Amino acid sequence: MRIVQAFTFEAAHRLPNVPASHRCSRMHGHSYRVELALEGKVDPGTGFVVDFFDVEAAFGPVLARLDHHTLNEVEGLSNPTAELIAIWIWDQVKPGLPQLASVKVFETPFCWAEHDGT
Ligand SMILES: Nc1nc2c(c(=O)[nH]1)N=C([C@H](O)[C@H](O)COP(=O)(O)OP(=O)(O)OP(=O)(O)O)CN2
Ligand SMILES: [Zn+2]
Repeated sequence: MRIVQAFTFEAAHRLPNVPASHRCSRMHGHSYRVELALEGKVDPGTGFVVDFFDVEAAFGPVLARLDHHTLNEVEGLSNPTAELIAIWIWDQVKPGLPQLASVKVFETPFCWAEHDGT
């Protein structure tokens, strides 16, 4: 069984490795959406794969490091592309939430990166 919990955060960033002519080389902001997918068996007692409250508790401190921050200033996110934010979130969350199966980071409703640890 796979369950998914979505979160949002607001942040600014610039992409330092694109040409100066690329509009994302300039500082700008996004309303990001993060989807955490967790996989496991449904516990017959609780009926949960993982309690959504436990997902919130595990991700909350990570979210706080991103929300209303300049992502380039977050340690490990000097080049904050959607792909590298997804990998960064995976690395932060997976140790405390072993059922984590994928992290999706949406920069817009139409553009996202998904990381499954591979
Ligand atoms: N593979 C990737 N490509 C791009 C990334 C990325 O993270 N991975 N990021 C960007 C920029 O962050 C850019 O800001 C993307 O958002 P936006 O400019 O809003 O893109 P839109 O096409 O939706 O903008 P409109 O103004 O709506 O046309 C670029 N590429
Ligand atoms: Zn951007």
